[in-house]
Parts: sequence; structure tokens; C-alpha cells
Amino acid sequence: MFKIASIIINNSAKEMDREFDYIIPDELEELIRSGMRVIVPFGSSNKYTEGYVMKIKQGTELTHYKLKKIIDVADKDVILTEELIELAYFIKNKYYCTMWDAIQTIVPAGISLKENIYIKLKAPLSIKIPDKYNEILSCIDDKKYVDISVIEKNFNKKLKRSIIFNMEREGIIELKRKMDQKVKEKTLDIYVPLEVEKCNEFIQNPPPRYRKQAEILKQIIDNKDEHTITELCRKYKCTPGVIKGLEGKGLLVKIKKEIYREPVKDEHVYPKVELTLDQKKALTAIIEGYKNGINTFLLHGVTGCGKTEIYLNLVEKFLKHGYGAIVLVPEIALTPQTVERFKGRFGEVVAVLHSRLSNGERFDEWRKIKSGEVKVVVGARSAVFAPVNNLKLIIIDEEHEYSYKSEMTPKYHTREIAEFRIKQNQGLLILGSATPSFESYYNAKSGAYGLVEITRRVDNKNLPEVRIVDMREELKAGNRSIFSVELFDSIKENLNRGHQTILFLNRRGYSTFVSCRACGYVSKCPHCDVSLTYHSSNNKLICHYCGFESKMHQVCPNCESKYIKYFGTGTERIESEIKKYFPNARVLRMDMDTTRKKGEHERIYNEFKNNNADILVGTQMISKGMDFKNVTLVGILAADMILNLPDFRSSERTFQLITQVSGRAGRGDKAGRVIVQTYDPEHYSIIYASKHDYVNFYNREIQIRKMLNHPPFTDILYVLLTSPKEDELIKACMELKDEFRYLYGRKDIEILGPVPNHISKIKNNYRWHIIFKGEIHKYYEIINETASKKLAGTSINFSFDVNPYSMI
Ligand SMILES: Nc1ncnc2c1ncn2[C@@H]1O[C@H](COP(=O)(O)OP(=O)(O)OP(=O)(O)O)[C@@H](O)[C@H]1O
Ligand SMILES: [Zn+2]
Repeated sequence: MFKIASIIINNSAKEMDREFDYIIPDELEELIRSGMRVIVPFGSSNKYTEGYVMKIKQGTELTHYKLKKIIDVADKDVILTEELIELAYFIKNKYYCTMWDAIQTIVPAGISLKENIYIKLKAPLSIKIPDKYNEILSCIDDKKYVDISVIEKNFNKKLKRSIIFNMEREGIIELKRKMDQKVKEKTLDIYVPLEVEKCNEFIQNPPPRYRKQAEILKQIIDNKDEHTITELCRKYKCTPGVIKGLEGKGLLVKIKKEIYREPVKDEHVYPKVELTLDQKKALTAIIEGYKNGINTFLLHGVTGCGKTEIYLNLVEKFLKHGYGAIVLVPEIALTPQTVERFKGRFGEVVAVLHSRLSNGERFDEWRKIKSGEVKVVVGARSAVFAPVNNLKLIIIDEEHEYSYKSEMTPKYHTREIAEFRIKQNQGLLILGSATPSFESYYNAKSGAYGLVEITRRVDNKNLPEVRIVDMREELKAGNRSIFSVELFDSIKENLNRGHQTILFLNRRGYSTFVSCRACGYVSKCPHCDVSLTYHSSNNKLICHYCGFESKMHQVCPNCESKYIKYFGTGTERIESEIKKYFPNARVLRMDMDTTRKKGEHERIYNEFKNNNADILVGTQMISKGMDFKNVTLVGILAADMILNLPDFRSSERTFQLITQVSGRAGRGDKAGRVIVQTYDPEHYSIIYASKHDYVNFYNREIQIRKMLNHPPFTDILYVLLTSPKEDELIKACMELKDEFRYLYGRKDIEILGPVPNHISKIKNNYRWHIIFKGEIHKYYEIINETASKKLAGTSINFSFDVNPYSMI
């Protein structure tokens, strides 16, 4: 009898999204387990391809004759544990992607394999070789194999692979295929003493000309050194010849030692503190609830109530029991404090998964986690897949943040992945926020999650006082500036007192759009359906969607008048106005434009933290969990900016932003104040946010969600259709609508659209969408099939997003 493996092949095409059977050859039978990565021949050309073993089953005589054999295993160990295989199936079924895409989401990019081809001349004297191969032949050897990429480099034209395969078929060359990992494990040559006795003999009686060698060998032994040759030479101030000499005598030997690429080391310590009463109560409620079988808790605590300290205590408790933990933050660079605190409390057992790690560094961290060397992982979204041993605790900080939803297929939500993993491992999931997402609060209220609330800040510090300023009144009173009188006076006062100020505006650049006052012309991106933003720092107009740049016009390109002006405000403009009005103030700006360079986030953050600036201007980058003690004033310049976007989450988003940004004020021993500027001062999300009243905001907004049948009361399948050909796209959308005819009038599903997107063109691709609301899992198969059939062979691409965070 022999065994068969069902394998998912490296291929993202929907048609290939199934398991393929391969025979497990006898010599591999002992080795191969499910979750392992293997190399198999695939397709008619039998190209070497990587794949993952999903299942192992018994074969029959009949299958033996039809099936191909596995060539080799790709790794020593299993890559996907049972739990991660289950997780891959979950992702595939929940977000409607292929199994390969699901697996690629789970494993780090650095481990993927690439096929390398090596070529050798077969030296067939009897064959007449066509002249067209001469150029290739001149690069090939008849004694050793040459890497095809080396030949490709030597070749001035593009070397077609088909030519190489023809040459093989004609018997001119021999090919050898190998699969190599993109990122390799890193090893170093380390010198260690071989036999102590032999060494001692040499040290005691060295021949006169080897005295120096003996002296150094003695020190190496005394210090129990394990070093590379360069390190040894530096340490003992000797030449490499001395070390080589010792190696030649068989006294020192060279061994290969596996090492890790170390991302930044950090020796900062974050000492333990005595928990406040509120923190103790919350911690007890969570631990008791968990003992009684509650697996997920929503920790709803006002800004500055000390949630991080609760997380730290939980992690400590789980570590003591030998369990592993994952701590998720919205974005590493934006939450330096949280990261510092975990590293500072737990040290070496913590790995931080930065988005700026190189593939090699990421791969090394992943290996450390998998081997159990690392027990706590702190990271952004994708760290939820970390192969932590004995995983029992996942914490999602600022769980309402949009960055927890992936923007790439599969468009998973981190919270849903965490819930699944915690269920599999019977562990504990903590969702923390001052402004929980509606999904989570709804679950907590309906009893699906445990709910723990903290309504006071640490040491009973007051939440800041929030004042709403009606900008329409300012205008009536003749104030045309971007600052209301109240905000302007408050900034001045704060500067005089030596306190710090944060000014928030959710738009970068200088202006929102550039327009001609004479003819009404608006500068738009030629590739996208959006207006261009003026950036004063380089005097350019920039598209925020595709990056297109053009010079700022001197005159209107349409009517040549000089009255071309910028309108609206971005962070750059605020910065320059502040500099104009308060020339002595030290101003920092944090937005996408000022933080492109590595390390800039940290630099700006530290400058402000160390009181080297008076005012910090920024976009939503500054709204997250930052804890500055000296900030007593926060100005929100345009609170209603996202309120009017065509998205059912815009009220929720507005409430969250105002509350979170306000939460940066008054965290030290001085009282905080917030000034909210708006054209819509009666809007309930602004009023509730000004009162720090999440619960009543929720109660009101949830009724609207229910009435209009929006999540969390229903599921949405958002189908985005894009094409560079507008006519073809519109026609296909209309025909699709017709094909979905039979779904109309059903109670359990509703169809909206097709309609053009809010932004109807991005990067020369026209965009339309269709929205399905209701029991989408019941209809997904048929929707997918209808669309695939209809759109096959057209210029149109389509993608799915389940419960999207943005429909723009
Ligand atoms: N038990 C404690 N004793 C003294 N200080 C504490 C205690 N717990 C937390 N703090 C301090 O209180 C401040 C706020 O804590 P933390 O940053 O964890 O708040 P948070 O709840 O995460 O707020 P946000 O939601 O705004 O991010 C921090 O400076 C922290 O060091
Ligand atoms: Zn553009």
C-alpha cells in the first residue's frame, strides 16, 4: 500500500483553487505530515512548484497509475500547524478567496520558494546545433551547471525561457531544477577550541615562533569565546593569520552557527506599578469571567484610564503558566509607547513585528516565535497570524481602528481572525478601546462578549472639557481665518503658560483643491476622479490617490486668468499659519508627508514628548494612544470633515476621532481643554463626543443602523468592478444586474446598484460597485459564479469585500 497527499499548489488562479493528489514516495513516507511544504511537478511542463500538504490518505492501484510523485520536502518541519490549516479554511470560507491566498496571508513573505534552473551543455557531438543558439551556448559550460539567472544577466536581449526548454528537448543542454527559499537562514563561521588537552599542551610549550598564537589561544579558552574571525582579531588585536594558524594546527575549529538578524535592540525598562482600584476590579472581572467560560471581553475604558497596565498584568499571568500571547496595536510606528512598555516589562521573550522589518528580519522573528524562544508577540494586523506556541491570549488594543481590516485580498478583519484562533485554543481575547466598534459593543451588550467598563482616568484625573465652536457664527462675525477666536486665544494662552498643544486636521497638504475664480476651473488628476491637492513645501499639485504630480499653475490653464487660488485647508497650511501668527512657537507636523523617511515618526514623537516643541499639528496619525503629560489643549479644526461622506460608518468614525483626539489632553497633572470647530454643531455625534458619552451615542446610532438594516444587523458583500474601458464596464454592469434578476424580491437578500463609485476613477481604472446585503453566505457561490462567467475574457476585474470599512 502507498500513501497519497492532497496538496494546495502555489497558484492564485480561481480555476486552480482545489487540492491536487500526489503520491508520497517511499523514502519520504516517514517525513511527510500535513501542514508541510513540499515540491511537486505541476502542469504539462512539470514545472517545479511549491505546495502545502493538507491531508494524507490511502492510495489505490488505480490512482497509482494516474498520479505524479512528490519530489521533495521543502522544509525540515511542518509550517502550518493543525490550527493554522483550520484557520486557512476559515479565511477561505469567510472572505471568499482561494486557499493559496489564505495560506499566503498566514505565512510570512520571506519563506516563499523560487525555482532556480541550472544549465549544462550535453556535448552531443553528433548533433548539428542551429546557429541561433550560438549566443546562449557561449555562456554555457560543459563541465558544470550554470545558473540561468547568470546567463540572463549576460544576455543583452530578453532571454526567453521557451528557447531554453526547446534546447533541452533537442538534446543540446541538460537542465537541473532546484527550489530555493527567497530568504535564507543566516549562519556565521564561529571559531571554537577543539580539544582542551591538546590546546593546553600547546599553550604550555609553544614553539618560540608561535608564542603569540599560544597567548591568544589561552585567552580564548579562559574567556570561553565563541567569535567570528573578525571579532577575534578585533578583540585580541591580532591578524587573521594568527587565527588561521591556530585553525591549521587543529586547535581552533570553524563551526557554522545559526544566527538571527536582530531588529533594533532596546534595553529600556518599564517598571511595574501598583494597580489602581478600577484596574484591579477590571482585571478580576476578566480572570473570573474567563474561569467561568467567557472567552472574549470588551474592555471599554475612557482615554487615559490605564488599559495598557491591565494588558501587561494579563500577559504576565499567562506567561507564568507557560502560555504565549499576541498583543496587537493599530500600527507600530504610531504606538511607540505601548511597544516600549511591553519590551520594557518582559524583555527578551517579546518580539516586535514592525511593518518596516525586512523580509529576512521578519523570517527570523517568525522562526524564533515558532521555536518557542519568543513567547509574546507585539505587532500590527498581520501579527495575528504569528505561530506562537501554546497561544492562549490575544489582546487587540484600540480595537475600533480601521487598520485592523486588511485592504488586500483576502480582506480579513483581525478581530475575526483572533476570535477564531482563541476559540481553537480555548484562550482569552481582550478587545480594548475608549470608543469600541459598533460590532463589538453590540456583541458585548447582547452577551456574546463579556463587558468590562472603566469610566474614570487613573488617579481620578478629569476628562478634558470640550467646547464646540460654530464656524458659521465665526464667518458671520467676519472671521475668515482657519482658527476661531476661541481657539486662537487658547493657543496663545497655552504658549504663554509653557504648555503643549495638539492641532488635529484629517487632511494633509496645503489646500483641498485649486480652482479658478474667473471661470470655475478645478485642477483634477488626469488619472483619477479627484481634485489635486496643493503642497506648498515643493509648490506642487499632488494626487492623493495615485501620487501624480504637476507644477502649481501661474495662470488658469483654462482661461489664463491670474485668479487661480487654493481653497480648503490641510495640515501644511495650519503649520504655516501658526508660524505666521506665532513666530516664536516651536511647531512640529506629523502626517504622511513628514514621516515618509524611516525613523521620522519616532523622531517627531520624541521631540514632542521631550518638550522640544510647543505645538504638534497632525492627521489621524496623532489620534492613537499617545500619552503626553504636558498637553493641555487640543484643537480639532474641522470636526465634520468626514461626517458627510456617503458611508454608514461616518457618524461612528466622527465620534471616535473626536473622542480619541480629545483624549490626548489633560493626561498629566494639569487640566485639559478641547476646542472642536465645526459647521454642524448640532450633530449628535459631535455633541455626544463633547460629553464623552459613548453609551448614549451608541444607543442612538444603533437604532439608525437597525432601521436602515446596516451592520451589525446584516452582512454586506461589496463587489467592486474596475476596468480601464468605461463603456465595457457600464455595459457589463447592466447585464450583470439583469442576471441577478432572480434575486430581486427575496426577503433574505437585497441588491443595491450597480452604480459608479463615489470616486469613479482611480489610476485610469473606472470603478463601479454592486452591494449585496443580507444572508450573503447563502448566495455567495452563485454570485461568484455568475460574475466569473459573465466577466471572463473581458477587461473587467472584480473583487469581494465582506463588511467593508470603506465603500469609497
Ligand atoms: N496603576 C497606575 N498607577 C499610576 N499610573 C498609571 C497606572 N496605570 C496607568 N498609569 C499611567 O496612566 C497613563 C495612562 O495609561 P494608558 O496610556 O495605559 O491609558 P489608556 O487607557 O491606554 O488610554 P488611551 O485609550 O487614551 O490610549 C499612563 O501614563 C500610565 O503610565
Ligand atoms: Zn491620481
